[in-house]
Amino acid sequence: GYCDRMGARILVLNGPNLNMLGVRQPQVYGENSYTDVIDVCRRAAVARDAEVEVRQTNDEAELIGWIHDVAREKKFTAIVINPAAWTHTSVAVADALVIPEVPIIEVHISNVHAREVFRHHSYVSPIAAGVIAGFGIAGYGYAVDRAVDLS
Ligand SMILES: O=C(O)[C@]1(O)C=C(c2cccc(Sc3ccccc3)c2)[C@@H](O)[C@H](O)C1
Repeated sequence: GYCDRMGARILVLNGPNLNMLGVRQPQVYGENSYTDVIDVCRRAAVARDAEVEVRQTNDEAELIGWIHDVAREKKFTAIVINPAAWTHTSVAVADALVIPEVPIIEVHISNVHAREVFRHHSYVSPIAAGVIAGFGIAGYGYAVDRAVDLS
């Protein structure tokens, strides 16, 4: 098995409307709630003896502020992000995510490539180490696990 990566601290960031997970469009995003997302992330971190912090915001400025803090403080060794709608709209979020020595892993609950055309482009993917999409909230667990390896 993988050794514990010394001091892996993963920040998981979630964009707009993800707090509403499970409440609407369960056919697309599944029945899981946002608290289930937190649970998946925590379990994955425990399995790798890593630390994880999970946040969600509907305010783009707040998200960018959190990302700046990572760049400034180097408190986290990797970022897992589900930018939700900002995936497809925000150059600002993608620009902020370019942080030396902090790998970015992009996660989508749904398979964005099997959905509306506007969801097929991501501003984040070009600056991400990798992208996980279409595996429901399990994708967060895969992402946290890989984030530890990249830490
Ligand atoms: O599949 C995803 O995880 C995704 O990142 C997530 C999204 C997402 C996230 C949360 C909610 C919604 S739609 C919605 C809005 C309000 C209430 C319930 C669902 C879409 C989409 O904007 C993205 O295109 C795809």
